[in-house]
Amino acid sequence: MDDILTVKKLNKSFGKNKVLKDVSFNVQPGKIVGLVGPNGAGKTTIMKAILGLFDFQSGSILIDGKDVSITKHQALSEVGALIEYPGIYPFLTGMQHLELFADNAAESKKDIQNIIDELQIGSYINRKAKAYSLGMKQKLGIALALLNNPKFVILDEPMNGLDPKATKELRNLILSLAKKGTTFLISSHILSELEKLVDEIVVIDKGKIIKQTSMEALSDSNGNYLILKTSDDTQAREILTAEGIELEKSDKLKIKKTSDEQLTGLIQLMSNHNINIVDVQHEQNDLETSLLDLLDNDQVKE
Ligand SMILES: Nc1ncnc2c1ncn2[C@@H]1O[C@H](COP(=O)(O)OP(=O)(O)OP(=O)(O)O)[C@@H](O)[C@H]1O
Repeated sequence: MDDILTVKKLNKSFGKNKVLKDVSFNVQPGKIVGLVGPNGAGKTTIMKAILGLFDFQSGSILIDGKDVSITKHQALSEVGALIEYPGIYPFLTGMQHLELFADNAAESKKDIQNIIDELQIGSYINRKAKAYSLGMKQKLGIALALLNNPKFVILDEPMNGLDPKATKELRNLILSLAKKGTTFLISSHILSELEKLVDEIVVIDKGKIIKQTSMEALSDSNGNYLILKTSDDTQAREILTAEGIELEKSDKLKIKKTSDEQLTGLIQLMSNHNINIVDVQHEQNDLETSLLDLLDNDQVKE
C-alpha cells in the first residue's frame, strides 16, 4: 500500500545547529506510529516540518504522494494536528473553537457532538477557555485535531496533562479511529502508554533516525528472556557458564531467549547434572527498556 507519509533525507538547521540529519521514515495508512527519542532529539521539529510550519534545507516530505513545504500546504487539507501547547483563545468557549475550525457548520454539528461525547468534554464545552485546566485545554486541542475527520493525525505529546481516565479514553478513541482507517503519528515520553497504542515506532536520537520497526519485531529482536529457578541455582550458574551460555546481569538465572527449542536443551543440560528446573518465567522487555538499549548502543557507536 502507498505510504500516507514519506519523509526523505530531511535536513534542518537552526543557525549553526543541525537538528535534523538525513531524516527518512514512512507511515502507512491505518497505522499508529510512535515517534520517540530523548529531549531535544528533533521530534517536534519533524512534526512541524511535516505540517509545513518550518522550512528545511534539503530533503522532501510527501503526504499522500504530494509535496509539503512551508509554501505548499495543499496536502495538509486532510491532516489534523496537535503540536506543543494547543493554540486556544482564552475568551472563546470550547464550543466556539470547534465551530470556528469546523469545515462546514451544518454538516459538522453531528461530528462536533460525537467528538464532545467521545472525549467527555460536554460539561465544560460552553465555558470560556481561560477557565480551563491544563488537561481540559489538552482535550480541547485533541478535539480540534480530530475535527473534520482527518485521514492523518499528528499528535505531539497528546497525553500531557491528562489524568489516567482521560488517558485511557484517548487511547480507546485513537484505537477505534485507527480501526476505521485513520492514520496517526504520535510522539510521547509516556512509553508505557505509547506501547499500548502503536503498531510501529520510529526512534530518533540527536537528529538522526536510529530505528524504524514494528512493535512486534522490536520485542522479538531484543527483548525476550527465560528466567530459571532450579533446585540449586549456584551450581546451575556454574554449569551454564561452563557451557558458554551467557547469563544476563541479574541475581536470577536470566538467559536471552534465542529459540523455542532452547528450553528443552536447558532442561536436558540440568538433568544431566541432577538439577531440577522448578520454575521457568518468560520476561519481555517493555518499550522503555528496548528504547534505552537502542540509545545506549547509539552512544557506543559514536
Ligand atoms: N525555533 C527554534 N529555534 C532554534 N532552535 C530550535 C527551535 N526549535 C527547536 N530547536 C532546537 O532543535 C532541537 C530539537 O528540538 P525539538 O523541539 O524538535 O526536540 P524534541 O525531540 O521535540 O524534544 P522534547 O522531547 O524535549 O520535546 C533542540 O536542540 C532545540 O533546541
